[in-house]
Order: sequence, then structure tokens, then C-alpha cells
Amino acid sequence: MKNQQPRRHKNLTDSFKDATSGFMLALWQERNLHIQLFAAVAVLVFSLMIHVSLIELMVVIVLIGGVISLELVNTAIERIVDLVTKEEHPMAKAAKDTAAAAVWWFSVIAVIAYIFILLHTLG
Ligand SMILES: Nc1ncnc2c1ncn2[C@@H]1O[C@H](COP(=O)(O)OP(=O)(O)OP(=O)(O)O)[C@@H](O)[C@H]1O
Repeated sequence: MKNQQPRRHKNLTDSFKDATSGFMLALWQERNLHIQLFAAVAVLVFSLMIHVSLIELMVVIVLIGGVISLELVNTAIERIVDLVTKEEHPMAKAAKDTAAAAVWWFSVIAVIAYIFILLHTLG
């Protein structure tokens, strides 16, 4: 049997480089990520303009981080599915659609939470 040796852990700098490269790849390939990053900057700027409280700003930042992170996981799942099969398959469809649903769910929750923040701040 080959590959019995445990893999050596990378150092933190290499891990960070790999994560940065993964992010840049997704940024290059995924139109949704462009839209989400653009929306994130717009929401952050607008939130600062209307002077949301510090805790609300923290909530906004966590929600943005959640959407972006889920989009990256969705992208990774799409790549894995495409690596496993190029054929049409119901399981491939299920995997991709479920991953997309995760992004969709979190985005809807984030929008609802932001509406409450807006109502609290502007209302
Ligand atoms: N191998 C496959 N078998 C069956 N259906 C598939 C397969 N690959 C993709 N699909 C269907 O086509 C849709 C789009 O797939 P694609 O890989 O183009 O993702 P995408 O359009 O880049 O998704 P996103 O907009 O989330 O980035 C999937 O959500 C799925 O419903």
C-alpha cells in the first residue's frame, strides 16, 4: 500500500498563500462572487453613512462573511462535481443545487436581518 506516511502539515504562510490563491481563482471564475463583493461594499458604505450602531455593523460584517464563505464552498463543490463527472447525473445536480441553496438561504436571511437593521436605524 502506498501513501502510508502521514502528510506533513504546511506552515501558516503556505496555508495563507493557498487560501489566497483559492480566493483569487474563485474571484476570476465566479460572476456571483463579483456581485456579492460589490453588494458587500455598497452595504458597508451605506451602513456607515446612516451611522448604524457598532454592534449592528459587526452583524453586517458577519453576514457578509457568511455569504462570501458559503459562495466559496459552493464554488468548491461545483469544481469537485465537475472533476468527478462531466456526464449529466441526478446526484451531480443534487450536489450542485443543494450547495447553491445553502448560499441562497443564507443570503435571504442576511437580507431580512439587514432590513431589520435599516428599520431600527432609519425608522
Ligand atoms: N453533471 C451534472 N448533472 C446534472 N445537472 C448538472 C450537472 N452539472 C450542472 N448541472 C445543473 O446545472 C446547474 C448549473 O451548473 P453549473 O456548473 O453551470 O453551475 P453555475 O451555473 O456555475 O452555478 P452558480 O451560478 O451557483 O455558480 C446546476 O445547478 C445543476 O442544476
